[in-house]
Amino acid sequence: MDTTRIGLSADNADLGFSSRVRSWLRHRSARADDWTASELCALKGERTVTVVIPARDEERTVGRIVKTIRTALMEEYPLVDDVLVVDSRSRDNTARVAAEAGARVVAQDTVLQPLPDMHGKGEALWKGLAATTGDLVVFVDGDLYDFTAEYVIGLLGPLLTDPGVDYVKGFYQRPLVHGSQVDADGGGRVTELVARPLLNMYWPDLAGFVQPLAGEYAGRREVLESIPFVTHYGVEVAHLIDLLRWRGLEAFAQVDLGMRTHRHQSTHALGQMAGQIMLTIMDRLDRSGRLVVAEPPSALLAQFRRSEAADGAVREWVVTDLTVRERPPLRTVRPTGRSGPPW
Ligand SMILES: O=c1ccn([C@@H]2O[C@H](COP(=O)(O)OP(=O)(O)O)[C@@H](O)[C@H]2O)c(=O)[nH]1
Ligand SMILES: O=C(O)[C@@H](COP(=O)(O)O)O[C@H]1O[C@H](CO)[C@@H](O)[C@H](O)[C@H]1O
Repeated sequence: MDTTRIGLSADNADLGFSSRVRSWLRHRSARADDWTASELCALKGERTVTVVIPARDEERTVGRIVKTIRTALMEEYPLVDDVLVVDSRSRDNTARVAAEAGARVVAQDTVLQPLPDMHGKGEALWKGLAATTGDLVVFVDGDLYDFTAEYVIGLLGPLLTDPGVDYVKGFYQRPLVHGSQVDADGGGRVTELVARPLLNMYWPDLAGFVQPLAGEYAGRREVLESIPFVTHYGVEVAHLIDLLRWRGLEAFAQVDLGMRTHRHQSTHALGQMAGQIMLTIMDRLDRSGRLVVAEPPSALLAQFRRSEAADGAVREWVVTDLTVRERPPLRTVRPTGRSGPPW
């Protein structure tokens, strides 16, 4: 695995992060162009690959993502065996657009009935895992504007070449695009303002992840079916924390996928995402006895939505229940005989 260009600035190099993290950053960081589809097809052998795309109201982008996967990674090179779009209660034509592009499509709430419905992105991913069979599973968001086949190639590279790697996170430059204005590295706002500071405080071993909340990642099925999936937007941060505890830092790798632009949510919406991530982190701290929560934090988030009225600004008090729940490891719902975490 060639190391990607990540250097430690000399003046900070010994500011406390363990040599384990610095070493991991060097030998477990790669670039998508370290591999080609042709090379990975040769290495794949009998293993099968599934791509799962969670999609809620993504009719404008999901079709191109699916077509790119089908053309480059199923027809030109048989690297991917199955691409599934999980229609997550879309109110637009996501399901039709995805099917016309050549994806299998399932409605989130039809998978694993009669289990009671849960909600959000984490639920869509868990249901996507349940509705597929690939030995290696790649998750790709459905709202990407510049998705390329190299995203999938890069994420599969470590899994097909290093048996010690169980889970691979993508990273990228993340511009924040607002109309014609582009902040070259302004994206990943919840990552930079919430997730990274809290992960550095409590799980410094995860400090080497360039994009801990990246929506593009891949893993071995037997591992993914052995960990919980937190609902809504807690899913990614919980995966990192749970897998660090179970498999250790060496089970992770990260791959530079280049650039990622996507549909940005409003600050209001990201406030709710941030709350769900904080609730997830506090839950994990509480579970590991590192933060004794005398009283559970409230899951209610009060926000203010301002609007202009004839007689001046009106602020609407908007309260959202951020409660995140959790799907258990899939193998406990659908036994596979595989062993899982000792906890
Ligand atoms: O209830 C949900 C919320 C989100 N998503 C999908 O999960 C991906 C990431 O969500 P989003 O774009 O809202 O998060 P962001 O990238 O803005 O953090 C997208 O493909 C969404 O369509 C989903 O399937 N169900
Ligand atoms: O990284 C982030 O801060 C958020 C928001 O990104 P932007 O500020 O809209 O670029 O996006 C990520 O977080 C979500 C929660 O983990 C993931 O589900 C998304 O896939 C990822 O895009």
